[in-house]
Amino acid sequence: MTVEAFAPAKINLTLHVTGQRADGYHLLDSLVIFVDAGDRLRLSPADDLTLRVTGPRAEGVPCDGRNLVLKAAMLFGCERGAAITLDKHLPAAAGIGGGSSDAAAALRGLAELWNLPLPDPAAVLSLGADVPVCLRPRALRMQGVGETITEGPRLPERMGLLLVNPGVEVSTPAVFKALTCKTNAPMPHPPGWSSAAVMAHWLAEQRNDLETPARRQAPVIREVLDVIAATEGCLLSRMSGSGATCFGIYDSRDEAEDAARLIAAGAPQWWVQAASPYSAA
Ligand SMILES: C[C@@](CO)(OP(=O)(O)O)[C@H](O)COP(=O)(O)OP(=O)(O)OC[C@H]1O[C@@H](n2ccc(N)nc2=O)[C@H](O)[C@@H]1O
Ligand SMILES: Nc1ncnc2c1ncn2[C@@H]1O[C@H](COP(=O)(O)OP(=O)(O)O)[C@@H](O)[C@H]1O
Repeated sequence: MTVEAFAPAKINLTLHVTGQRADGYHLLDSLVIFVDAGDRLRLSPADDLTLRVTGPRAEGVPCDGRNLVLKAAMLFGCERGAAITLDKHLPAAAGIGGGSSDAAAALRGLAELWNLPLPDPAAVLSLGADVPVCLRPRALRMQGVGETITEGPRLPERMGLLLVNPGVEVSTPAVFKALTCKTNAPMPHPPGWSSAAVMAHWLAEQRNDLETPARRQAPVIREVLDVIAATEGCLLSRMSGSGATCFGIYDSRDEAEDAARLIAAGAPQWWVQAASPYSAA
């Protein structure tokens, strides 16, 4: 039996940094959604645990014990085997949780393959602050350092999303370290929205507190935000996570596709992807 697991890209629609723990980790308040673009895992029974990384974004991704997929597998104990193929489509170190979503997909896939329960929440969190939110991808509010997950709002039935990464890797620890204020206001309760325009209007009042320090590390982020904002029908452009990927919100997928074509033609070296929200069953 071969198990397939989808690892969707994560978008932090908002990312408020509200405090810092004694161990240095930051307290977050973030509205997280997932999209129908992502990495794909295939997991087959085998005597040994092996990982092969393939796909258009495989270059530079470790295929040894540093890969979060293998770290996830180790949480089940070291005595089990599986042949795992990770088909990489998402850019790494990009603020869209590629590695974290891969780890969560590996946990789901291996639990099914090995007929085992998922590891306990503390073990899942030890893989990375973003892994718990990726376990059952849908609209979620993420708080604490990433361990407190509550149901998110109802998303508009119709909307389009655009993801753009300029090919500059941004270091998450360095961005957090460069934050000047660590005690910012939390996010108000996200109410749920009937249209993409109403949602964009609400989001425009919120923040990504990591944008300013990320832009210092990668000034091209400003250009990416402006290029997205200038496309026809763009309701809002923002940065996701610690960057450098930025997203745009549109009324429809068609508008997002048109914007993607335009941006890709003008900046062929950038990663550009139109998408729709993704929700796990
Ligand atoms: C910033 C966020 C927002 O969703 O997304 P990305 O930019 O990674 O996509 C996440 O919190 C990232 O989660 P993740 O990438 O899993 O973080 P980890 O591996 O646990 O931590 C990487 C480093 O980021 C910093 N870190 C991370 C999470 C957090 N709540 N506070 C922190 O200070 C720490 O310096 C830590 O050493
Ligand atoms: N499966 C994986 N995919 C991508 N990067 C991985 C993976 N496993 C480990 N890494 C390492 O994690 C780092 C952060 O990658 P990623 O999780 O994609 O960042 P971000 O959460 O900022 O989007 C990369 O530089 C890479 O070396």
